[in-house]
Amino acid sequence: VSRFESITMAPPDPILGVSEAFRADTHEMKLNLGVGAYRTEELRPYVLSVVKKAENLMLERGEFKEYLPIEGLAAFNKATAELLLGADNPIIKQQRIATVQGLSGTGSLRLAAALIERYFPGAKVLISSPTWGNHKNIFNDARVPWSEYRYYDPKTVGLDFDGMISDIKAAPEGSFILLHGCAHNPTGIDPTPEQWEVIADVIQEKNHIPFFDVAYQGFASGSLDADASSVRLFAARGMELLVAQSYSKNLGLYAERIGAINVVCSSADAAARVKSQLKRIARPMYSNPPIHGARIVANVVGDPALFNEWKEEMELMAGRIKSVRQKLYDSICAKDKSEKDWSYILKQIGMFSFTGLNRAQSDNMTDKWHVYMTKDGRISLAGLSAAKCEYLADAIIDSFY
Ligand SMILES: Cc1ncc(COP(=O)(O)O)c(CN[C@](O)(C(=O)O)[C@@H](O)C(=O)O)c1O
Repeated sequence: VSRFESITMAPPDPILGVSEAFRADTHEMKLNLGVGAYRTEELRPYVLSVVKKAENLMLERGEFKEYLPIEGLAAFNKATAELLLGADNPIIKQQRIATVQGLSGTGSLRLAAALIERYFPGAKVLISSPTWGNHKNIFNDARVPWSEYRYYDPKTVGLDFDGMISDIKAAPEGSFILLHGCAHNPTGIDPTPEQWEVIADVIQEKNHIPFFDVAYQGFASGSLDADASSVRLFAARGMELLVAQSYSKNLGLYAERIGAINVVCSSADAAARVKSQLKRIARPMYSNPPIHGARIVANVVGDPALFNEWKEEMELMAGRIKSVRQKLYDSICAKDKSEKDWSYILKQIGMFSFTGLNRAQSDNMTDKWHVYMTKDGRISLAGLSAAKCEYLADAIIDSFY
């Protein structure tokens, strides 16, 4: 009998497992609206042209493949902090930000969780209800206790702002508050600028530590600056904060696993100490990060022509998602004879739409219509083409009633 007899079969991942089920389906109308991965109108994966240009540059240069330092590629770390805060942000000149290249957003969140576990014993992380499915796994595995703050209001299919504020207020002083910088996953519902001000007030009041997860900067609105405005608002108040970044969506570098963890501190000395301890955590975890994606980001951001072209491509991607969101809404309204108000689909921002479909209705979408989505009712609009909107509208209406 095997020595591994006691290891049971793990359940499929609620998000990545959907793609596995999609691949196994042979139905010709099948549609994968599960994982948050951008597809073109032809439903093909998309490698940005600036990425290809940067890679050709790198090939011509014939660069080495030596180990990076534990904290990653310096040119990348500089570029990623400047993209986040703005190149002229005084925090950067004052060297008050500790930036460590992480294994994309997931790996960066995990590094931060390990730092919290080690240096903030007993501190809790508050996560939104609902939130990205992997947040709970990351904090559980890092042995960081978490609890939820109210976020989604099923009655209005909108933000339960009062609930969110009162839960953040009620949390023990000095809790970490995990916030989605833009394009909240899975709801697509973001606080307004005014609401962000109030969220910052209550976090300051309670001496909490803001912890932003920024996985869609530039991808949600099409503007790098607009999508970073919540983080920059908190930083401008002089708050210390953590920010995990990812280039999976906005630069299409999914499998290159490129991201960063940033810790804005009140002094350069604190930032240096924080960075040194993040390195100490990373070394036994994976030693040092992959170089390819870091060089792509550094080359794209470092070259004005490539940087501008990247911004154009982000606007294109965000634009396609916005137009497919509108087309889906129009298709549903044209077909649905009830008075149901579907406008929440239009108000949502970013890659996802929270349809309001419950578990059983989401199952019907898959079992009967071969539309693959997460069981919380989320669909990734990035996987939808204009041509498929009619079909999807039929499936949603059939499943809703
Ligand atoms: C809020 C949030 N934070 C972090 C990540 C991590 O992304 P990465 O490790 O690739 O940088 C995602 C990606 N979430 C998904 O788009 C999704 O929700 O489908 C998908 O990539 C995933 O891994 O689940 C995310 O939505």
